Amino acid sequence: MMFDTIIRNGAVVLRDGTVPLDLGIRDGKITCLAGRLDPAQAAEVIDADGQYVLPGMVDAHMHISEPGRTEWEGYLSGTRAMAAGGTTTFVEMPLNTIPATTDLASLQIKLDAARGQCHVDYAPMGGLVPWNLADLEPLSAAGVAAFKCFVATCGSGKPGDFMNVDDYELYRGMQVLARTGDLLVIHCENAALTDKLGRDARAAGKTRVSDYVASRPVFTEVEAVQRVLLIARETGCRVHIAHNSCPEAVDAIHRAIADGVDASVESCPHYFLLCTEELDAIGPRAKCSPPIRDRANQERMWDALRAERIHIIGSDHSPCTPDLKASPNAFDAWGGLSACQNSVDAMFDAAVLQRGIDPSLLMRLLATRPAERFRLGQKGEIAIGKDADVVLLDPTRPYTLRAEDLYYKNRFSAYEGRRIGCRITRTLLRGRTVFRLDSGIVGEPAGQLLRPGE
Ligand SMILES: NC(=O)NC(NC(N)=O)C(=O)[O-]
Ligand SMILES: [Zn+2]
Ligand SMILES: [Zn+2]
Repeated sequence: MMFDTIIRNGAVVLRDGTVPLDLGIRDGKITCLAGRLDPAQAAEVIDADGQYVLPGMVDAHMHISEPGRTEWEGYLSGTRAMAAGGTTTFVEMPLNTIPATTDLASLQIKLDAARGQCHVDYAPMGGLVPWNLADLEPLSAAGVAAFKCFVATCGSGKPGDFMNVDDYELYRGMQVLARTGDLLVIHCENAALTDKLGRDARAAGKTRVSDYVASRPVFTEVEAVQRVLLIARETGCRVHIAHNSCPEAVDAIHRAIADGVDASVESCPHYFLLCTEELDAIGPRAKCSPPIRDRANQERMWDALRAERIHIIGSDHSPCTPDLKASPNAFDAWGGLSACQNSVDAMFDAAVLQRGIDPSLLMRLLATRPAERFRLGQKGEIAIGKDADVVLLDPTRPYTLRAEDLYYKNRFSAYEGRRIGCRITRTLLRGRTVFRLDSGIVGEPAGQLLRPGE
């Protein structure tokens, strides 16, 4: 047999265009792309007639809170949700677990927890916190995909939990990472302003989700982005600005890039799919930071996406138990969306089906660019020699998202009740089917730990 699997008759979304092609897969790699392949040449033939054939999403922004807060999300449930949602690789944030991933010992704890439990491939990040300057080089040598820090306030204060850095700690950390060459992912919001504006709102009894949004105005995000970029320029550290919510922040990053800073722009599906005007109806499950902004902001974010001024779209799946989203006071609720299962279908619907955006452009943001930025060279693209991480999406199969469709440990989402105009019917990881719409998750967890740069 020439191939293990052939995927026939699909509309294959390549880096620069969508082409009717057959795909030949052997030993987990894409080995052939051709107009027509003879089905007799493969052990398994998958008919993708009428469907798009997409590269699996490379989700650069995922929180799995195992161990320590495993009741929020575990590797098994989280990676099932990703497989069902068309994500085949994730880069994992170093926080929400106890302990946070800030030294070699805590990295080992994460690797031990993940082993044998992941249905998709994974690459952990290390954290930069106020006390771990000496741990950055060992973590870099251990092969973490990147580092992450917060300049906004974060952490519970519990022993072992994550914590934000101040400007001095950021500067020192960036000096080290400039030497090692690692990428630093940064959550940018002005800590003093957002903390104290939030305190004022609470004191005034303004506790709806829209009040929470108003307590974190655009300029508090932009100020932090600009400050961080200034320190990046000073130190030469490569930076990736996480979850940009507004065009002003995107513009600030592009000005820094023009000025020679090695920086990249991330945003998330919820900034394109939701807006402040609907948040009080959805409630605290749509609370996140930076917050979801108004409809006019959202339209300008779509303009930035069309112009490819957004480089990467990551889910920022930051799940929790339902009780943490139950408080009527939005300030008390957990900040973060359960979202990783619907990055591909909801964005494909909104971008390609509703707005006529080129599917290749969308998949560059969801797959190709994150693979490149996080040095996952075998991922992120349908091309000869790449891993056969492939998603079949049916654009004629709308559905309404229900809680029972979700694979999260806690089955809720801000998108419940949303009509999504297309559906993922199959996901392959390195050539093997890991999800089928008609039968659910397929096979035992076969996800592998990725070593960036290899
Ligand atoms: N601790 C978190 O998971 N935080 C996350 N939460 C959001 N975005 O609301 C994040 O990435 O900042
Ligand atoms: Zn963040
Ligand atoms: Zn996050």
